[in-house]
Amino acid sequence: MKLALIQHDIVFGNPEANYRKMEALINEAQENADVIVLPELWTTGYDLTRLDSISDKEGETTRHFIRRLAKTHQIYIVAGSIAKRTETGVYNTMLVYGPAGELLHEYDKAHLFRLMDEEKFLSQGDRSASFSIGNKRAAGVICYDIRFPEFIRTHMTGDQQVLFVVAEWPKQRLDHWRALLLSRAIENQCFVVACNRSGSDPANDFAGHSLIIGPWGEIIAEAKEEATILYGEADLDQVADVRNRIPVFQDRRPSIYDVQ
Ligand SMILES: NC(=O)CCC(=O)C(=O)O
Repeated sequence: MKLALIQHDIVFGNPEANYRKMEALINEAQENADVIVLPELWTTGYDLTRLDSISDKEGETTRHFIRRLAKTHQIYIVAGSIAKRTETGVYNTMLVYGPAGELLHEYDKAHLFRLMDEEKFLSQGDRSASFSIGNKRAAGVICYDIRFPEFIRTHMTGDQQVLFVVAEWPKQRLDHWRALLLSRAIENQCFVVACNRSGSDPANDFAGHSLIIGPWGEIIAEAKEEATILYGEADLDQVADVRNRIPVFQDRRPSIYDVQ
């Protein structure tokens, strides 16, 4: 799996500018990738007080935009997340498209992050985070979700080999970002492909440091703080080797775990 993670600086509250910018970046990234990953809330940023006017009604504009680019370039796009306005509220929603322009997955962020006021403006989702990329099983979660290992584990007990994470993770908790992602990779013996944003908004400076981590916990590629496209390859067959070496999934004893 040839990956390109678009770690860019989001224009605060300006979807038109972000679509323009993203189209150029996807056109560039697709030359060296078969899966492109975007960050969290990349059309609006965290301009939550203006979501009534700038969120994407049913995600339609973004669906057309990503579908067109996925089909044109015959690639998979894990399209970060967007603010999707529906009759039941605004959701922080991940969309994944395949090379025929088909929608493969839609996931609404399950855990809302109070430190950035998400619970005041967004509705929480309860969809599954699992999906397939070709014949490979994967899961995809959004930012704060990585602090919930029990949630991620429920998506890793099948044959999932890769966990995608899309984020707007602030700089002051960069050490948490790296530690949590490494832990999720090691404990689930899977690839972790994590795309963060760079730059600043009125409330936060963001960490960058997008990461591609292997199932043994090895760092395959890591960005610095600045805007960039991070490239790396994931040989998904390594997952089976690591799971044979330390058979964590066979040794689990769910009957004695009470995580309620
Ligand atoms: N956008 C987010 O969910 C940020 C999560 C975060 O910063 C954290 O520390 O958790």
